[in-house]
Amino acid sequence: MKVGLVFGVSELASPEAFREEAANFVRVLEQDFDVVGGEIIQSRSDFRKLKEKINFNDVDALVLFPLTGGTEGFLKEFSVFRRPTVFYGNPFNNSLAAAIELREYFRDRLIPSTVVKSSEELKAALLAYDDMKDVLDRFLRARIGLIGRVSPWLINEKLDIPYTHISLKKFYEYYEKTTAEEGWEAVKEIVENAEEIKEPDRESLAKAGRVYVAIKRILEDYHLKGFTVGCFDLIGKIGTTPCLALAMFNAQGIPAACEGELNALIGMMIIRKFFDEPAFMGNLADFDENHVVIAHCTAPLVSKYVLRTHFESGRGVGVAVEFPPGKATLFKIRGRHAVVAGVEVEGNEFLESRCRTQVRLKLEDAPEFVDGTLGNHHLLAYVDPEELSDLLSELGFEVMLY
Ligand SMILES: C[C@H](O)[C@@H](O)[C@@H](O)C(=O)CO
Repeated sequence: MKVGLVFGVSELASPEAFREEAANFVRVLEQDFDVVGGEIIQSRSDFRKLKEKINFNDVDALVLFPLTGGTEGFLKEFSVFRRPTVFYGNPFNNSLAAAIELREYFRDRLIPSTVVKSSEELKAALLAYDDMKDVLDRFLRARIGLIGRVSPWLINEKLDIPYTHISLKKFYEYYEKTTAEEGWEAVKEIVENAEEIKEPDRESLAKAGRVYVAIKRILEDYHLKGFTVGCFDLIGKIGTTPCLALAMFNAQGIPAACEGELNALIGMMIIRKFFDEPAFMGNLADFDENHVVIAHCTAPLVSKYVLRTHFESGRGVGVAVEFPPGKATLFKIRGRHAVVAGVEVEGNEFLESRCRTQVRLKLEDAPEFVDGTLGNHHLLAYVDPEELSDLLSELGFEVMLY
């Protein structure tokens, strides 16, 4: 197992005073692991120099040892590598205190991390990360993108994780290069297989297809494995929505979230990567004693569907998908917190005053769930709630299982 090791010493202290301790630590770690690094750093500029010298992207885990307090500001920079991280702390010179502060920073960025204070605990923590290597890599190394901006009503959307940003201007450049024929070709089969096409005409369907083609090219050019798009901003400019494109991508295995939401995208990525299933991202539209209804204008095309307009704007192409009955999981991720509930898909509703796909779920004590959940958008997937909750815990989320 390849381990990247770095020591931090405050600029107020002399690194010389710690050289011997650091060298001994390296020697002990080298007995069990292939160690790279081992340097003492004291500032952000030291971090930048070290980054040029050592590729921490290819280590299996990081060990960061703040030998003193006052080291958080530059050791936190190692979060950029998104490697499982063990913080070693001892009870002297505010070492442990700094380690605990650093762990919080990493966990907020969804990086599995832990604090240890003995070499036995360190070895055990590293071996545990090694055991989970495949699982963790699948989660930590995914390249995701945000097209446009996070929708302004997502007032709780704070998620400090790396993503590639594609401006709307860039998106429009791609869109302008597509043609109506290409757009139509892209959606032709989807149109043919629809139960009904309610409002959209051929021109509108071709336009929705052009959005699909433009995004597909963006995904290829930027090597993205999933994305979210600030969809409402498109309406004024090109008179359509990406609802149909997102429905198609999700059905094809590419996690695609709307409204620029990264939290939902992370959840969709997890469901796709670990269960090979799509997830439906919906608004909590209603609830009663034992039910909730979630609704949105895009949904993975998992079964029968009707093509409609997007509800709020009356433009573009939205989808009303009939979700098949069965056991499923309703969940929400917000930062490092997650709520998970086992539900039963009972059927669909068809109110005209709501987003087009409306799924009615049986959920025991629904008011309690609604009271305790973390905001509006939820994800629905046909997976086992306990399995999902165990996986989320393994990935470092704090899970509330209903
Ligand atoms: C509740 C939000 O403000 C919603 O309007 C949003 O999530 C949408 O679904 C918009 O289609």
